[in-house]
Amino acid sequence: MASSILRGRALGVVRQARCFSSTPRQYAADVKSVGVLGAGQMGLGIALVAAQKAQVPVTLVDASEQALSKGIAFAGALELRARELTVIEKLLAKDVSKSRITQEQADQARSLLTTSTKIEDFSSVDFIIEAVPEIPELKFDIFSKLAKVAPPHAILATNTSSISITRIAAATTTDPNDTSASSRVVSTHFMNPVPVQKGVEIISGLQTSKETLDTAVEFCKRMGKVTSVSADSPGFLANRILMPYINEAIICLETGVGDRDSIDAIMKNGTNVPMGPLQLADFIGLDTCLSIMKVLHTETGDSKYRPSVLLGKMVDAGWLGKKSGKGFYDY
Ligand SMILES: NC(=O)c1ccc[n+]([C@@H]2O[C@H](COP(=O)([O-])OP(=O)(O)OC[C@H]3O[C@@H](n4cnc5c(N)ncnc54)[C@H](O)[C@@H]3O)[C@@H](O)[C@H]2O)c1
Repeated sequence: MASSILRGRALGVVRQARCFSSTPRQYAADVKSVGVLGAGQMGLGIALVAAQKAQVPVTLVDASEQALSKGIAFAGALELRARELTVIEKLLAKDVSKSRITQEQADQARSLLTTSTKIEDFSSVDFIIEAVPEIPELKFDIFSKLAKVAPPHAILATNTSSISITRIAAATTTDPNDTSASSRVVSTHFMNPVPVQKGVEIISGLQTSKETLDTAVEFCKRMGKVTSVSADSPGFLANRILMPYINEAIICLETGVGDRDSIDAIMKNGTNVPMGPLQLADFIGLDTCLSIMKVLHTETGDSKYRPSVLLGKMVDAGWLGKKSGKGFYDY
């Protein structure tokens, strides 16, 4: 990758940095390796799609060894344990059985994926996508670490559903005038399930450089996605529209306007969506839904975004939806 001078778009700061070549398509082509942080439902999907479609080596890091082995332990470990398939093995096997990919392509994708529990293993990747839980302090802490361990040209992307990109970017430095790391922060907001949903929302913070935004858009296209660009506003586009819909469905349930099956059936059969709002909430994760509603409510100060009381209680009970085995439905 060539060296050049990047011009900070928002602040007009000129700084020396190793960076990508000159046009958006070239920047994205210069992405030769990817790091994904968080091997939960989103991180696993993002890692798999990066390996399958963009065909780059992917380092998947999670603080939990258990999350990694559930998601992605391969070959040797599988033969030894020869019991349940990992999430990624299941996804690859399904693609092969439906003739969407060949066995060779599945093997190739698998060979591009490696795992680690250490964030320091991102020290030589070009494009990092963070997908840890939707907890602001956790993301701020992680981006301050990423700024230190990632190469000085690496794009630092977050999959946050609702947290301000400007705030996440600000966490990369203690000096707001030093945009060497914050200008490389952007959001690539993938939709769930990542291997299936084509849409990705790309969001710039105030500090994000044009090169960073362009690289994120083009790299997501390399991953086979269709991109939408949105402003750094609470909920961005997707969740500004989707979450109040889900929250209202839960309010309808708690106030007895309809029962679970009626609510899901009318929306499923009346608007031609694959699942109703309560089932969708279970798939997204009720903790994630609650966090997003809290961000919308707090940051806009608008009472129309008040999270449903029932949603809060379900999270208190640990009924988080599909990932915990119980939500509005049992799994
Ligand atoms: N679930 C959805 O439908 C959806 C959709 C779009 C965006 N998102 C966003 O994606 C992000 C991840 O959501 P998810 O549903 O995949 O969460 P998840 O709970 O399924 O997975 C999070 C993973 O992060 C790991 N983790 C926690 N702390 C860590 C740390 N300090 N270092 C490394 N790994 C750590 C956990 O072990 C877990 O494996 C959130 O920001 C969420 O808002 C979720």
